Amino acid sequence: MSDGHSLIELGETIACLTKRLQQACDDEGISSPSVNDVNAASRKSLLETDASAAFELAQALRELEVLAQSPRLSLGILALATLDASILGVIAEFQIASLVPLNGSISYGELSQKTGLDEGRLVRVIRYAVVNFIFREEPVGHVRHTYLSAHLARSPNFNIFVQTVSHVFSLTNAALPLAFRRWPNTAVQTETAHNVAQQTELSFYRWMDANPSMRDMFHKGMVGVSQEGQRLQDVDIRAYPWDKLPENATVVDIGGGWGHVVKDLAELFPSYIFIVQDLQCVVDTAQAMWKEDAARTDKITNVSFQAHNYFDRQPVEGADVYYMRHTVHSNPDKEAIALLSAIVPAMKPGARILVSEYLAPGEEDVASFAKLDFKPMRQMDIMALALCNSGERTKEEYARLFLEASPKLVLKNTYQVPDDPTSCMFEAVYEE
Ligand SMILES: C[S@@+](CC[C@H](N)C(=O)[O-])C[C@H]1O[C@@H](n2cnc3c(N)ncnc32)[C@H](O)[C@@H]1O
Repeated sequence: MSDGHSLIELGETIACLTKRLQQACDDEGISSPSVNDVNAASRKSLLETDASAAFELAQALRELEVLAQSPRLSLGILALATLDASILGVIAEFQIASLVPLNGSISYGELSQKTGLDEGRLVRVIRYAVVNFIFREEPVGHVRHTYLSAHLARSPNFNIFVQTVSHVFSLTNAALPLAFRRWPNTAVQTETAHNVAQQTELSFYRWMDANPSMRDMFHKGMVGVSQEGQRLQDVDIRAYPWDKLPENATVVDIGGGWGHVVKDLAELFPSYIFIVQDLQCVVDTAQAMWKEDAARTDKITNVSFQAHNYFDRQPVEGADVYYMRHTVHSNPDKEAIALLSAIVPAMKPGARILVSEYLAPGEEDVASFAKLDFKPMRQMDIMALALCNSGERTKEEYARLFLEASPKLVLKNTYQVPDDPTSCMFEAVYEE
């Protein structure tokens, strides 16, 4: 049993890690960041300079923050943390970050004119955000950027991700306690926090079918999160040895959304054939989006889209890879096994199912449970629970799912990159 760290131990750890990070910055000729340093947001971050020191430092600081505040204050702040998300949502909704000059300030009056939000409201929103180091007020009545707000200003995709969270997910996340009260023990996809929040009897994806504006926002958000958000598609591209596939390999991206991952892969591997499958309504929009991006997509000739419900038998026979990213985790075990089983009849011996998701640590890795770097994985796990009664899985749980879909489907490999230890590609091979 551990007693946790003492105040002094934490202080010393923090001092030591801070010096180590400063040294790493000095070695690379990067100047030390500060929260008001707008340009630091476009330089290499501490996380990119020395990931393990940066994570350990943030972890120790969090622990110290809990000790420095009383339980009443710490828990009180947590109980109202939905407001953090909601204020960030307002900032993204009204594109406030892009209206504040990167090297200067803007008055509340001008910002009010540009956003259409009344000045009183705006002042309160910004002053809330300032507590989280998003914007600063200097001089009084004038808004300037910080390290964090400058990132929002420079990253339109991140803004879209935040907007998606506030439009599609936040209500649902907040309804979790009520849903647990109503259905304390269920794996049914129509007995979720989403059903409580949206007052619907439709499962999440069926509800989106019926709400095109929510669906488009969701898919825009998938592109945003994959390109500049919490879990990057670049991780999948770097982690898996795509270049080892046969020269004319066929890769099917099942539940591939608007084809944003395949767009990158197709450019890297022009001799492969890529097929993006999704629900009809999603494929229709995806194709329209590809046309809008003609400057890039016109040069890509090895990608096609196909409407396909992944619970139906897989129509592409004999592909080399059946790839699914952020798709299996939206399904409780029964549905996950059904969707994997639907691929099996189309598979040739040696073909792979490649599942890309967060890797949930097993009980043998109890030390990781309180780690800050696992928080995005925990957030995604609880969001999948709130939306679909599903969640993230351990390696053993994926191995079992594959075997239940077919005894010939064996989890052979997992692929990861060192800078994102919570993301994983699970490769199951169809054996003869
Ligand atoms: C979380 S998104 C992931 C999109 C993309 N793979 C990515 O990583 O950004 C899940 C995808 O599964 C699709 N989907 C949901 N139910 C489906 C079904 N029954 N058949 C086919 N696709 C489905 C959704 O439309 C959505 O594009």
